[in-house]
Amino acid sequence: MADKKEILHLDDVKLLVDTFYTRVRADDLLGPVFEERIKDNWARHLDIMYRFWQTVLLGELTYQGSPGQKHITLPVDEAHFERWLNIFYQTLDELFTGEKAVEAKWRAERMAEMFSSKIAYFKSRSGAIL
Ligand code: HEM
Repeated sequence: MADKKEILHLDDVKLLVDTFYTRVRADDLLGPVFEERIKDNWARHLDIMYRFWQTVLLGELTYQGSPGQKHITLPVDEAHFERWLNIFYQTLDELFTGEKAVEAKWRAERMAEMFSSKIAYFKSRSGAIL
């Protein structure tokens, strides 16, 4: 794409988040997991995600939360995280270029690792098949 841009403003973050979650919702593996948890609260979820990435990438501190807690009971494994990262990377590569796009990938990967190990620990402790 000729007109890739840098992630510099809230509108750029919104484009990233909107495009990413449109794809996630259409994905055979991830779509059902999100629909089950978010139900008809998508506007709220997207707003939270705008704030999260605005805070991380633009340094504008509009997000407060404990994302680890929200993921610990999700019925997901390595395959889900791999798919999530693939779609996220693809979206970034198609739309954006520059330092913040690289940082977004780095940050998502670190968080995926963290959630993944928390979930594995939670499963091993509870003995439950989630
Ligand atoms: C298997 C992959 C993933 C799935 C299925 C997933 C699913 C979800 C769902 C369903 C929610 C809404 C939770 C709720 O409101 O109860 C959520 C929130 C969130 N997710 Fe994920 N997620 C995944 C990976 C990631 C990754 C890699 C990141 C790192 C950027 C991330 C960041 C967040 C954040 C910041 C929230 C908002 C938490 C809050 O409400 O404060 N997620 N996710």
